[in-house]
Amino acid sequence: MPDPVIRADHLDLTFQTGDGPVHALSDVSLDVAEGEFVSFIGPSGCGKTTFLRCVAALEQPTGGTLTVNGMSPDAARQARAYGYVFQAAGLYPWRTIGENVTLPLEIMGYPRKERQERMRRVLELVELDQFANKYPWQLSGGMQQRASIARALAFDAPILLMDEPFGALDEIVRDRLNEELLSLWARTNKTTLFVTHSIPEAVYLSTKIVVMSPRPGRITDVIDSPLPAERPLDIRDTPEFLAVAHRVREGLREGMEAA
Ligand SMILES: Nc1ncnc2c1ncn2[C@@H]1O[C@H](COP(=O)(O)OP(=O)(O)OP(=O)(O)O)[C@@H](O)[C@H]1O
Repeated sequence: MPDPVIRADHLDLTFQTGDGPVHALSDVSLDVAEGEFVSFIGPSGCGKTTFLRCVAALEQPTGGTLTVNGMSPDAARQARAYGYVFQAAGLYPWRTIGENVTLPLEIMGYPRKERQERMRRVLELVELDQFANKYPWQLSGGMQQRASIARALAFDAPILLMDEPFGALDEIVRDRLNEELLSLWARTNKTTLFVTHSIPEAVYLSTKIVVMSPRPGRITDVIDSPLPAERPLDIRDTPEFLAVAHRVREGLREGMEAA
Protein backbone atom coordinates (compact mmCIF):
# COMPACT_ATOMS: atom_id res chain seq x y z
CA MET A 1 0.00 0.00 0.00
CA PRO A 2 1.47 3.40 -0.92
CA ASP A 3 1.55 6.02 1.84
CA PRO A 4 -1.65 8.03 2.11
CA VAL A 5 -1.65 11.54 0.64
CA ILE A 6 -3.38 12.84 3.75
CA ARG A 7 -3.12 11.22 7.15
CA ALA A 8 -4.91 12.57 10.21
CA ASP A 9 -4.11 10.77 13.41
CA HIS A 10 -6.19 11.58 16.52
CA LEU A 11 -6.50 15.17 15.40
CA ASP A 12 -7.92 17.64 17.88
CA LEU A 13 -8.64 21.32 17.58
CA THR A 14 -10.07 23.52 20.31
CA PHE A 15 -10.65 27.20 19.56
CA GLN A 16 -10.31 29.55 22.51
CA THR A 17 -13.10 32.09 22.19
CA GLY A 18 -14.50 34.88 24.36
CA ASP A 19 -17.35 32.52 25.29
CA GLY A 20 -14.98 29.71 26.32
CA PRO A 21 -13.37 26.85 24.38
CA VAL A 22 -15.03 25.44 21.23
CA HIS A 23 -14.06 21.84 20.56
CA ALA A 24 -14.18 21.94 16.74
CA LEU A 25 -12.42 18.62 16.04
CA SER A 26 -12.16 15.67 18.38
CA ASP A 27 -10.07 12.56 17.78
CA VAL A 28 -10.29 12.73 13.99
CA SER A 29 -8.34 9.92 12.32
CA LEU A 30 -8.52 9.48 8.57
CA ASP A 31 -6.34 8.29 5.68
CA VAL A 32 -6.88 9.57 2.17
CA ALA A 33 -5.13 7.73 -0.65
CA GLU A 34 -3.91 9.29 -3.87
CA GLY A 35 -6.70 9.96 -6.37
CA GLU A 36 -9.54 9.49 -3.90
CA PHE A 37 -12.61 11.73 -3.92
CA VAL A 38 -13.59 12.17 -0.27
CA SER A 39 -16.73 14.03 0.80
CA PHE A 40 -17.28 15.40 4.30
CA ILE A 41 -20.90 15.64 5.32
CA GLY A 42 -22.46 16.68 8.61
CA PRO A 43 -24.58 19.35 10.23
CA SER A 44 -23.46 22.94 10.52
CA GLY A 45 -20.62 23.39 13.00
CA CYS A 46 -19.31 19.81 12.97
CA GLY A 47 -15.86 20.90 11.83
CA LYS A 48 -15.86 20.14 8.10
CA THR A 49 -14.38 23.49 7.12
CA THR A 50 -12.00 23.38 10.08
CA PHE A 51 -10.63 20.02 8.89
CA LEU A 52 -10.05 21.36 5.37
CA ARG A 53 -8.41 24.47 6.82
CA CYS A 54 -6.06 22.27 8.88
CA VAL A 55 -5.05 20.38 5.72
CA ALA A 56 -4.43 23.73 4.04
CA ALA A 57 -2.33 24.92 7.02
CA LEU A 58 -4.82 27.71 7.66
CA GLU A 59 -5.55 26.36 11.17
CA GLN A 60 -3.20 24.78 13.66
CA PRO A 61 -4.48 21.58 15.34
CA THR A 62 -4.14 21.56 19.12
CA GLY A 63 -3.57 17.80 19.30
CA GLY A 64 -2.74 14.76 17.17
CA THR A 65 -0.81 14.75 13.91
CA LEU A 66 -1.62 15.63 10.34
CA THR A 67 0.55 15.03 7.30
CA VAL A 68 0.02 16.01 3.68
CA ASN A 69 2.22 14.14 1.19
CA GLY A 70 4.24 12.95 4.16
CA MET A 71 5.06 16.51 5.29
CA SER A 72 3.54 19.02 7.65
CA PRO A 73 0.62 20.97 6.15
CA ASP A 74 2.82 24.07 6.24
CA ALA A 75 5.56 22.40 4.20
CA ALA A 76 2.92 21.03 1.79
CA ARG A 77 1.50 24.51 1.39
CA GLN A 78 4.92 25.83 0.50
CA ALA A 79 5.35 22.97 -1.96
CA ARG A 80 2.04 24.11 -3.53
CA ALA A 81 0.40 20.79 -2.84
CA TYR A 82 -3.17 22.00 -3.24
CA GLY A 83 -5.69 24.31 -4.82
CA TYR A 84 -8.65 25.62 -2.77
CA VAL A 85 -12.20 26.28 -4.00
CA PHE A 86 -14.42 28.19 -1.58
CA GLN A 87 -18.16 28.37 -1.12
CA ALA A 88 -18.38 31.68 -2.95
CA ALA A 89 -16.59 31.84 -6.29
CA GLY A 90 -14.56 34.79 -4.98
CA LEU A 91 -13.60 36.17 -8.39
CA TYR A 92 -12.24 39.72 -8.59
CA PRO A 93 -14.88 41.77 -10.44
CA TRP A 94 -12.34 44.10 -12.04
CA ARG A 95 -10.41 41.24 -13.62
CA THR A 96 -11.54 39.17 -16.58
CA ILE A 97 -12.08 35.43 -16.09
CA GLY A 98 -8.69 34.77 -17.70
CA GLU A 99 -7.01 37.33 -15.43
CA ASN A 100 -8.68 35.81 -12.39
CA VAL A 101 -7.31 32.40 -13.32
CA THR A 102 -3.79 33.71 -13.90
CA LEU A 103 -3.68 35.72 -10.65
CA PRO A 104 -2.26 32.95 -8.42
CA LEU A 105 0.24 32.14 -11.16
CA GLU A 106 1.34 35.80 -11.22
CA ILE A 107 1.77 35.76 -7.46
CA MET A 108 3.84 32.58 -7.74
CA GLY A 109 6.03 34.20 -10.38
CA TYR A 110 5.17 32.05 -13.41
CA PRO A 111 6.37 33.65 -16.68
CA ARG A 112 3.69 35.33 -18.78
CA LYS A 113 3.70 32.77 -21.60
CA GLU A 114 3.24 29.87 -19.20
CA ARG A 115 0.49 31.73 -17.36
CA GLN A 116 -1.41 32.15 -20.61
CA GLU A 117 -0.93 28.51 -21.62
CA ARG A 118 -2.09 27.22 -18.27
CA MET A 119 -5.06 29.56 -18.23
CA ARG A 120 -6.20 28.34 -21.68
CA ARG A 121 -5.81 24.72 -20.65
CA VAL A 122 -7.79 24.92 -17.40
CA LEU A 123 -10.54 27.06 -18.93
CA GLU A 124 -10.88 24.37 -21.60
CA LEU A 125 -11.11 21.73 -18.85
CA VAL A 126 -14.12 23.49 -17.33
CA GLU A 127 -15.50 24.43 -20.76
CA LEU A 128 -15.09 28.15 -20.33
CA ASP A 129 -12.47 28.69 -23.03
CA GLN A 130 -14.81 31.06 -24.87
CA PHE A 131 -15.12 33.28 -21.78
CA ALA A 132 -11.54 34.22 -20.92
CA ASN A 133 -12.16 37.88 -21.80
CA LYS A 134 -15.50 38.24 -20.03
CA TYR A 135 -15.90 39.72 -16.56
CA PRO A 136 -17.37 37.65 -13.70
CA TRP A 137 -20.69 39.56 -13.78
CA GLN A 138 -21.18 38.48 -17.39
CA LEU A 139 -21.27 34.81 -16.27
CA SER A 140 -23.97 32.82 -14.47
CA GLY A 141 -23.38 31.62 -10.90
CA GLY A 142 -22.55 28.12 -12.11
CA MET A 143 -20.07 29.44 -14.67
CA GLN A 144 -18.42 31.60 -12.00
CA GLN A 145 -18.01 28.56 -9.80
CA ARG A 146 -16.44 26.68 -12.73
CA ALA A 147 -14.05 29.61 -13.22
CA SER A 148 -13.14 29.36 -9.55
CA ILE A 149 -12.40 25.64 -10.01
CA ALA A 150 -10.25 26.49 -13.04
CA ARG A 151 -8.31 28.97 -10.91
CA ALA A 152 -7.68 26.28 -8.29
CA LEU A 153 -6.50 23.87 -11.02
CA ALA A 154 -4.21 26.40 -12.72
CA PHE A 155 -1.01 25.48 -10.92
CA ASP A 156 -1.76 21.78 -11.24
CA ALA A 157 -1.59 20.96 -7.54
CA PRO A 158 -2.13 17.26 -6.83
CA ILE A 159 -4.76 17.95 -4.12
CA LEU A 160 -8.00 19.87 -4.58
CA LEU A 161 -9.82 21.19 -1.50
CA MET A 162 -13.42 22.21 -2.16
CA ASP A 163 -15.58 23.77 0.55
CA GLU A 164 -19.24 23.56 -0.46
CA PRO A 165 -18.50 24.92 -3.91
CA PHE A 166 -22.03 24.34 -5.24
CA GLY A 167 -24.05 25.14 -2.11
CA ALA A 168 -25.45 28.39 -3.45
CA LEU A 169 -26.57 27.02 -6.82
CA ASP A 170 -29.97 25.71 -7.89
CA GLU A 171 -30.43 21.99 -8.21
CA ILE A 172 -30.32 21.70 -11.99
CA VAL A 173 -27.09 23.68 -12.30
CA ARG A 174 -25.69 21.72 -9.38
CA ASP A 175 -26.51 18.39 -11.07
CA ARG A 176 -24.67 19.47 -14.18
CA LEU A 177 -21.65 20.69 -12.24
CA ASN A 178 -21.58 17.44 -10.27
CA GLU A 179 -21.40 15.53 -13.56
CA GLU A 180 -18.69 17.84 -14.87
CA LEU A 181 -16.69 17.65 -11.66
CA LEU A 182 -16.78 13.86 -11.75
CA SER A 183 -15.52 13.78 -15.30
CA LEU A 184 -12.86 16.39 -14.49
CA TRP A 185 -11.74 14.32 -11.52
CA ALA A 186 -11.57 11.17 -13.69
CA ARG A 187 -9.40 13.03 -16.22
CA THR A 188 -7.06 14.74 -13.75
CA ASN A 189 -6.94 12.10 -11.00
CA LYS A 190 -6.59 14.79 -8.31
CA THR A 191 -7.00 13.77 -4.70
CA THR A 192 -10.11 15.74 -3.77
CA LEU A 193 -11.59 16.71 -0.39
CA PHE A 194 -15.12 18.04 -0.81
CA VAL A 195 -17.39 19.54 1.86
CA THR A 196 -21.14 19.33 1.31
CA HIS A 197 -24.49 19.36 3.10
CA SER A 198 -26.13 17.30 0.38
CA ILE A 199 -26.43 13.54 0.78
CA PRO A 200 -27.05 12.87 -2.96
CA GLU A 201 -24.10 15.06 -3.90
CA ALA A 202 -21.79 13.26 -1.46
CA VAL A 203 -22.91 9.82 -2.63
CA TYR A 204 -22.82 10.70 -6.33
CA LEU A 205 -19.30 12.16 -6.28
CA SER A 206 -17.31 10.23 -3.74
CA THR A 207 -15.13 7.19 -3.48
CA LYS A 208 -15.27 7.72 0.29
CA ILE A 209 -17.84 9.54 2.43
CA VAL A 210 -16.91 10.84 5.86
CA VAL A 211 -19.93 11.43 8.11
CA MET A 212 -19.37 13.90 10.95
CA SER A 213 -21.30 15.03 14.00
CA PRO A 214 -21.04 18.18 16.11
CA ARG A 215 -20.21 19.10 19.72
CA PRO A 216 -17.45 18.06 19.56
CA GLY A 217 -16.83 17.64 15.82
CA ARG A 218 -15.90 14.04 15.16
CA ILE A 219 -16.14 11.31 12.53
CA THR A 220 -19.05 8.93 13.09
CA ASP A 221 -18.79 6.85 9.91
CA VAL A 222 -16.50 6.39 6.93
CA ILE A 223 -18.15 4.75 3.94
CA ASP A 224 -16.14 3.34 1.04
CA SER A 225 -18.46 3.71 -1.91
CA PRO A 226 -19.43 0.49 -3.68
CA LEU A 227 -20.60 2.45 -6.74
CA PRO A 228 -18.80 1.99 -10.08
CA ALA A 229 -16.49 4.72 -11.38
CA GLU A 230 -18.82 5.35 -14.32
CA ARG A 231 -21.76 7.29 -12.85
CA PRO A 232 -24.50 8.67 -15.05
CA LEU A 233 -26.86 10.97 -13.09
CA ASP A 234 -29.61 8.35 -13.09
CA ILE A 235 -27.42 6.10 -10.96
CA ARG A 236 -29.11 8.04 -8.15
CA ASP A 237 -32.23 5.92 -8.68
CA THR A 238 -30.46 2.59 -8.29
CA PRO A 239 -30.78 0.44 -5.14
CA GLU A 240 -26.99 0.57 -4.59
CA PHE A 241 -27.02 4.36 -4.56
CA LEU A 242 -30.06 4.53 -2.29
CA ALA A 243 -28.46 2.06 0.13
CA VAL A 244 -25.37 4.27 0.52
CA ALA A 245 -27.57 7.38 0.91
CA HIS A 246 -29.53 5.54 3.59
CA ARG A 247 -26.36 4.69 5.50
CA VAL A 248 -25.22 8.33 5.36
CA ARG A 249 -28.63 9.50 6.61
CA GLU A 250 -28.52 6.99 9.47
CA GLY A 251 -24.99 8.12 10.39
CA LEU A 252 -26.13 11.74 10.47
CA ARG A 253 -29.12 10.87 12.62
CA GLU A 254 -27.10 8.83 15.10
CA GLY A 255 -24.52 11.63 15.32
CA MET A 256 -27.23 14.15 16.10
CA GLU A 257 -28.82 11.92 18.74
CA ALA A 258 -25.48 11.32 20.45
CA ALA A 259 -24.58 15.04 20.46
N1 LIG B 1 -11.70 30.83 13.99
C1 LIG B 1 -12.58 30.32 14.83
N2 LIG B 1 -12.69 30.74 16.11
C2 LIG B 1 -13.58 30.21 16.96
N3 LIG B 1 -14.44 29.23 16.67
C3 LIG B 1 -14.40 28.77 15.38
C4 LIG B 1 -13.49 29.29 14.42
N4 LIG B 1 -13.69 28.63 13.24
C5 LIG B 1 -14.69 27.75 13.48
N5 LIG B 1 -15.11 27.82 14.77
C6 LIG B 1 -16.15 26.98 15.41
O1 LIG B 1 -15.77 25.64 15.23
C7 LIG B 1 -16.90 24.82 14.96
C8 LIG B 1 -16.72 24.13 13.62
O2 LIG B 1 -16.81 25.08 12.58
P1 LIG B 1 -16.71 24.71 11.03
O3 LIG B 1 -16.81 25.97 10.25
O4 LIG B 1 -15.52 23.85 10.81
O5 LIG B 1 -18.02 23.82 10.83
P2 LIG B 1 -18.66 23.29 9.49
O6 LIG B 1 -18.98 21.86 9.74
O7 LIG B 1 -17.79 23.58 8.32
O8 LIG B 1 -20.00 24.14 9.44
P3 LIG B 1 -20.86 24.67 8.18
O9 LIG B 1 -21.49 23.47 7.59
O10 LIG B 1 -21.86 25.58 8.81
O11 LIG B 1 -19.91 25.38 7.25
C9 LIG B 1 -18.11 25.75 15.01
O12 LIG B 1 -18.68 25.66 16.28
C10 LIG B 1 -17.50 27.12 14.77
O13 LIG B 1 -18.28 28.12 15.38
